[in-house]
Amino acid sequence: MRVVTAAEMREIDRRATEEYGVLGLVLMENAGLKVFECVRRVLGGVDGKQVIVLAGKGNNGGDGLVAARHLLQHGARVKVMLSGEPADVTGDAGINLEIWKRLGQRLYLMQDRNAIQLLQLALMQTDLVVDALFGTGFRGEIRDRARKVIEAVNESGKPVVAVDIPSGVEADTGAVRGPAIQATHTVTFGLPKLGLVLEPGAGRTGELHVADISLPRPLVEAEGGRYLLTPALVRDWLPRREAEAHKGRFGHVLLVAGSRGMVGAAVLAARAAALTGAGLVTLAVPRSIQNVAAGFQPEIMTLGLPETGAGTLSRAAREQIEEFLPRASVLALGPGLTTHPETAELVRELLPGVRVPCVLDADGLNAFGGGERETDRNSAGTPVGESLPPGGFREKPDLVLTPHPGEMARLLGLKSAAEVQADRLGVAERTAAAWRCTVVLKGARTLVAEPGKTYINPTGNPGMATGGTGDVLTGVIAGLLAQGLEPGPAAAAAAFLHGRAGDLAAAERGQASLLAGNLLEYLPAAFHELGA
Ligand SMILES: NC(=O)C1=CN([C@@H]2O[C@H](COP(=O)(O)OP(=O)(O)OC[C@H]3O[C@@H](n4cnc5c(N)ncnc54)[C@H](O)[C@@H]3O)[C@@H](O)[C@H]2O)[C@H](O)CC1
Ligand SMILES: [K+]
Repeated sequence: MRVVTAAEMREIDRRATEEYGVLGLVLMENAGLKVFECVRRVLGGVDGKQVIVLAGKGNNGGDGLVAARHLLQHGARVKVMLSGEPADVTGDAGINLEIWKRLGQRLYLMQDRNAIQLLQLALMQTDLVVDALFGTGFRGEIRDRARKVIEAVNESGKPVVAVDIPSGVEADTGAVRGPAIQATHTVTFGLPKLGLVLEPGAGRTGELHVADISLPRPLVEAEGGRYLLTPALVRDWLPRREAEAHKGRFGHVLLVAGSRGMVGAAVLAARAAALTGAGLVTLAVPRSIQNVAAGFQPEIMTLGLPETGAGTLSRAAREQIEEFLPRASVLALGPGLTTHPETAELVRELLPGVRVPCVLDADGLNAFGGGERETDRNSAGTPVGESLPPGGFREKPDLVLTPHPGEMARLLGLKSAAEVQADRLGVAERTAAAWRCTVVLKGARTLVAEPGKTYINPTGNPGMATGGTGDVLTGVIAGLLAQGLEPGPAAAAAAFLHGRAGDLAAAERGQASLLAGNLLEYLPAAFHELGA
């Protein structure tokens, strides 16, 4: 499902009105009606129920006033509390305020002296709150009276239906810089806004409903930009197995990974690739751990390579890897390699010559982590990611990078992961565009950016923040690439399935005891849910 910024939504609105003649007042009426319908569903009917509608002075408040009118029409007792002066409510919202008044209904004003006490009393009796304070026009932080109002609503524990977006959440970033409504349901109009699917905004949204408000289909269904991953989208990408399929059809993953102290990383990634349906998997590791690595999964072939005194791959391993590569359809490079200088050198020497799709993870990425690149910052100190890609990345359209924020920061020469976290979407998109590769930026709401298109993954949970889960993801990506998926869809589908396996595992085991190995147990169920 496409996800938009506030500006993109405004443009859709503008074109709906100017090009198609769908009036703003009609859109607002539909929006308010959809909110009313959601409230009716949540309360199981509204007759005799008490509802508080918090209305801002913008169009979000206008939608709230329409909802208030429909609630009244169906027998609810409705209190509308307005933030700001009634005279400031203009345009379509002003028209709806006027209708509310002509219906003989009272208006409570947030700036009145005893407004907060009144609200607190009303909250005790109310069945539900409609939050129409701020919508896509909101930026920054909520202050003053509205701050107290939001705190009172959140403390009340009553169900809250947010109109378009919970107030206090920024539509473009999901940032929450001050108090913000904790909604139980959000009814958003036309298309979801980025702030509803990116953290921390996503956590404030509750159950998300996307309501049709008569925006013309060609405007809503336009291609490009950002997409929220859904089961339907991922299902369409997954390889189908025809009756006459043989193992050659599903590719051969060569995984170069592991070191004396990190056999598990290599094994987890290799098993994940096999469970994802790759026809063949060869795990190439330092010679001294080959036997141990081979013992975990009989279906996986192994290759023992020359190693350093520290038990990590040595530069001498290059020849054997290159000899093997013509048989491989995908190379996955990185899990458990360590940052040993000689092993890093091997990675840097190897990558430029690779002619198959490649997943670069963990220490494979760290091998390219450069020093500070000052040119990558704008005047505000924000990374802009317009650097040239590291040497080995050039001319590699089929390269998938899977950094967590720390690895991303090192790759870009930034000081800390926090700089990446402050603008996850921007960093992932600019890096993918500048380096012409696919970037999987891991973390809560993993982002998969390819040049011109980004996927946002809704699956997964904090239980997955544990060693080895990244290795599993690398294996799943490699397994899907081996079966012929394009890099963007392979990485996006992998992120979705990996997170889903984590959610299924957490549902049975809880989050604390979740181990990376459990993801392997639940991957089959995650695939199965999508008919694979
Ligand atoms: N197709 C649609 O999606 C439709 C959407 N509608 C609704 O309209 C709002 C957007 O309306 P807009 O008037 O542009 O903005 P808001 O209602 O969000 O009002 C913002 C209001 O608040 C002020 N403001 C901004 N930041 C702050 C702050 N930090 N502190 C205080 N005040 C702030 C700003 O200046 C504005 O005055 C959309 O969400 C939908 O709900 C249409 O009704 C139907 C079509
Ligand atoms: K709102």
